[in-house]
Amino acid sequence: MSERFDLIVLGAGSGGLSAAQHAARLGARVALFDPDALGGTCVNRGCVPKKAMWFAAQIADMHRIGAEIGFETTSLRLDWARFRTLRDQYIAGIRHRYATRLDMADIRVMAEAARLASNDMVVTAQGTQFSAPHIVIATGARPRRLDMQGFELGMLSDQIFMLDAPPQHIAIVGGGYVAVEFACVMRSLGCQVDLLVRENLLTGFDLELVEALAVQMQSHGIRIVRNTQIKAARGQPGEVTLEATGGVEHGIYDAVLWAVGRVPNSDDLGLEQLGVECDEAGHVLVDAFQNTSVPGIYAVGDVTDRRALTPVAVAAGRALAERLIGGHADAKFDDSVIPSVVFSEPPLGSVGLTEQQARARYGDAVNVHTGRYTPLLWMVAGRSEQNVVKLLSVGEERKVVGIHVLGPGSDELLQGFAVAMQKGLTWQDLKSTIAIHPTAAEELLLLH
Ligand SMILES: Cc1cc2nc3c(=O)[nH]c(=O)nc-3n(C[C@H](O)[C@H](O)[C@H](O)COP(=O)(O)OP(=O)(O)OC[C@H]3O[C@@H](n4cnc5c(N)ncnc54)[C@H](O)[C@@H]3O)c2cc1C
Ligand SMILES: NC(=O)c1ccc[n+]([C@@H]2O[C@H](COP(=O)([O-])OP(=O)(O)OC[C@H]3O[C@@H](n4cnc5c(N)ncnc54)[C@H](O)[C@@H]3O)[C@@H](O)[C@H]2O)c1
Repeated sequence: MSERFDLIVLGAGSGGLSAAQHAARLGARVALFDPDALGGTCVNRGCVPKKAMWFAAQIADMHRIGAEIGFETTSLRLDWARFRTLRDQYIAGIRHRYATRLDMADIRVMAEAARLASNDMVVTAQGTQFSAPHIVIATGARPRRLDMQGFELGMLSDQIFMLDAPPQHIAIVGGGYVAVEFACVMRSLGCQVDLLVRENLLTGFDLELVEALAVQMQSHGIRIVRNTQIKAARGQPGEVTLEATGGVEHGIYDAVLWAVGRVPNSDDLGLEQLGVECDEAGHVLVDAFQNTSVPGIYAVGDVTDRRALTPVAVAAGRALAERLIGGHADAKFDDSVIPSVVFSEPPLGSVGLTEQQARARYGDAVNVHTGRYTPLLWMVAGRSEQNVVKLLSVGEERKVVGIHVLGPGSDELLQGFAVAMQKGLTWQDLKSTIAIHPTAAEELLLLH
């Protein structure tokens, strides 16, 4: 006999919590399984602890610029242990609030992993069965490991949050979001950083802005080595050398971070036996309504092949609950305008098409508006590094199809522009809006 629910959710991360909580709000009897901490990657080993570290890094950078503009400063040393305690207390508070809310919503939370036994039943490791007409896979992803000699001498992003002290000299292998964000944060916090990139930095972002960011990262002292394929790690913990193809060696490092992408948690769920289709990388394939190839089984978040961002997982979970429990048969989330920010130094924000994508899609109909600027504070300090803003519009009405911003404040200013783009923003709308001066945001309104 199995206990019966209206909806079963595997995974209590951003996507799973969203689906479970919204379904319960709509009156469903929900069971939520997760063997790990409530909140998943974002809360425990992703966005939240990373952003806390980014804020600490910003303070260190502001302290440096403070000295440049005339503040009398002494050296600013981060009490790493105290910072970590405060950060982790904050995260524990989030988990506690989730637990309270789930309890109040009468959601049955089970702190164990489950796998699918059929399209309406899951089973735990102890063999207990639970059934429901709808099962949502929201099991997320984990950092990729490489089958490489000495891989264990380095750490994954999950472990970087557990460091007892900042490294002196860290190698970061990879060129994506995680690699670039930690390279910048660690550098600002005083570490020597080598960023070892197999091919390109931040593939998928606008090339011009990525290059402008790379220039700034290098001028902050980050050593970026491109086109280097690491094939082995040698040495012992705290004293690691990396071997690249062509006989090149990097190091010695007291820490190595492997930031080489993520792997969906779709293995070990019993999907193959049920015929749930996955792509080669293991992402569960879903349609616009989060349906998998098997009726009654759905998937949301990083385990799917959609953008791996918390707000995307949340939107997918909510829309799915709205459809399955709320009775809105056409509920799905609009993924045409997805903004995102790389929390680098300075941050890089992007929404819509890059110049390269816009040209491929619209050819000569694309208008490219690019501006370079040096923030006022930097000018006062005598710095000359340049930031870039870029706007892409198409057709006679000049509908905006892409906005890209590099510079201080990009992380906060982009959201409002994303709302406008979602509502059909045109070039003329920007031209007829009064700017706020002096700000970074006005650079987008002053483009020619
Ligand atoms: C370092 C880092 C920084 C990031 N920063 C940002 C950021 O700034 N902004 C942003 O938007 N995104 C960021 N992301 C991405 C974001 O964290 C993810 O997109 C988001 O957490 C995905 O949510 P999810 O619910 O799909 O999966 P997860 O949050 O990973 O949750 C999946 C859950 O499923 C559980 N689970 C696994 N297997 C089972 C099973 N068999 N049964 C039951 N439960 C199971 C896991 O324990 C986990 O708790 C970051 C990611 C990383 C790694
Ligand atoms: N600020 C944010 O919103 C934020 C921050 C972190 C992560 N994320 C999300 O999480 C996802 C995962 O981030 P990520 O940085 O782990 O992955 P990613 O896919 O962004 O980057 C992976 C990098 O690893 C490299 N790589 C892959 N295999 C390699 C190998 N064998 N040797 C050397 N390099 C190799 C790739 O070329 C790429 O540069 C992102 O795509 C993003 O959606 C978002």
